[in-house]
Amino acid sequence: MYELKSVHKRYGLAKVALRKIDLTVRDREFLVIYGPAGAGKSTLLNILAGITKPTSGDVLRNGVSILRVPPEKRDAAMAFENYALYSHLSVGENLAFPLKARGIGRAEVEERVKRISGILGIGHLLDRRPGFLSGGQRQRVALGRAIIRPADIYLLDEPVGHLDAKLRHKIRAELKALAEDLSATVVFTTTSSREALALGDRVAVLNAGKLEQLGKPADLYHRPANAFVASFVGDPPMSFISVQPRRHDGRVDFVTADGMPVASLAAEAVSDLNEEVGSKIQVGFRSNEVRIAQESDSNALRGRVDVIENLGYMKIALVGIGNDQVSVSVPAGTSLGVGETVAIAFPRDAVHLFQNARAVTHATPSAGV
Ligand SMILES: Nc1ncnc2c1ncn2[C@@H]1O[C@H](COP(=O)(O)OP(=O)(O)OP(=O)(O)O)[C@@H](O)[C@H]1O
Repeated sequence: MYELKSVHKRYGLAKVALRKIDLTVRDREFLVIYGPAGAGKSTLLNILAGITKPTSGDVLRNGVSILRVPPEKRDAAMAFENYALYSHLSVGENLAFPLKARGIGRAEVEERVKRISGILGIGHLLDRRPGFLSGGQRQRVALGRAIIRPADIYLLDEPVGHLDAKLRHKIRAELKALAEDLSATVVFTTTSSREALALGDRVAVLNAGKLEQLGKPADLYHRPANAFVASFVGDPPMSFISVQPRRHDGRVDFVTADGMPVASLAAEAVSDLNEEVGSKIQVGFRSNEVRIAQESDSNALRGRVDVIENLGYMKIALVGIGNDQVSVSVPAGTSLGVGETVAIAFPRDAVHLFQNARAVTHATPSAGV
């Protein structure tokens, strides 16, 4: 088990890359660090590897500080997005290098090179030098070189970032299966929501050096702690409509600035909502929690189709409602045109509610509704 305790990292005087991060990497888990470019993902990985020293805070392995342990004495295998391979060695020799360096016998080296190169689809390239490979092929060799040897922890920094979508999908699945097979502890960084949700036993969402939320993929998706996580995890992102609360008879109704009702929740479900003047209250929806309704539906909100994204198996319509925009998943065969007026409906008591970007509740529908 690895623990980051209040790890803070500043580059120079002004640039804060990590802000007091507390994070545990459990044994044998696949932990994904997910965040936008510049969030601090590589810095966090480099601190676990010992390549970068935190400005303050501690890094523990099984309860003991490893801050003073140099990288070569930490049993961490690393793969970077732009990893330098040995240009004078063939792909096969590059893959075998970490094994030979550890005195592993020839038969086992051959066996492992065969297995890993097969998984990564580079078996036919074993005799080539890195200079004769494409960027995606080089990246697979670098990933192979990291995962080919047994290690206490595998630190993989956007290791499939250069690959095309099909290959990325394939290698993602293989990597997850391999990690499970080897009972490996993996920390994997990505900027892809889909990758984070597909791979992570747990996902840590990092934004501007801050740990926004750490949890299982389903928790992040269904119970985001704040509006950043809600709009960053899941594709399409959660949509928001700005509302004002109206209390009556033990319930709170949420209406738009034009007075259109959006949601209605029991007062006890929103006990954390305070009546702070000037606070921003938003109702959030996933695209599959909303549907196109009949114009005659008195409960529906009226909006205008701004954009239609055709995903082949379905479409995502972006519907403008007042100053907000809501994503709605619709079947592929639905004929909808940009500029068309539509009505949208959703379960009024199954919404995500945020106040000043922090989640107040993720209400589930009451029985019978
Ligand atoms: N050596 C450095 N000196 C100064 N600033 C740095 C240094 N390394 C990183 N930074 C800054 O620290 C922040 C975090 O960088 P980091 O590379 O950890 O982010 P990241 O999430 O891995 O980004 P990416 O996905 O683009 O690789 C960024 O603003 C980056 O510009």
